[in-house]
Amino acid sequence: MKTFDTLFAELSEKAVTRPAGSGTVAELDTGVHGIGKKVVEEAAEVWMAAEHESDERTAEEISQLLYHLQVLMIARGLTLADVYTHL
Ligand SMILES: N=c1c2ncn([C@@H]3O[C@H](COP(=O)(O)OP(=O)(O)OP(=O)(O)O)[C@@H](O)[C@H]3O)c2ncn1[C@@H]1O[C@H](COP(=O)(O)O)[C@@H](O)[C@H]1O
Repeated sequence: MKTFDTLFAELSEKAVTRPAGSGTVAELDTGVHGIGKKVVEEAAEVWMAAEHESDERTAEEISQLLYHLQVLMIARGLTLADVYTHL
């Protein structure tokens, strides 16, 4: 099963190799402004799912929020350690 750390490694690699068809590369190209909007959108979807939808739908929305947060981290050049130091 993919974890937060293994996904981050995968996305970091894609940011460097920029494979064709990668949604991550396309999102990175929208910049911090575009990625930030996705983060806010996904956060709202997490909230709505948690209030009104199933556990499975809520978990799915949370996974998407985590994904977009990772893309934002990569766009800003932040590492996992940069974030973990604040946990
Ligand atoms: N975990 C994710 C992931 N979570 C969310 N998303 C993208 O984020 C979008 C979800 O946001 P939205 O809520 O806007 O999507 P939606 O509600 O379905 O509606 P749309 O906006 O897409 O129409 C989708 O378009 C997905 O492509 C993800 N895209 C990729 N990954 C993983 O990232 C890795 C690299 O992916 P690529 O860069 O595409 O190869 C792979 O392991 C993927 O599984």
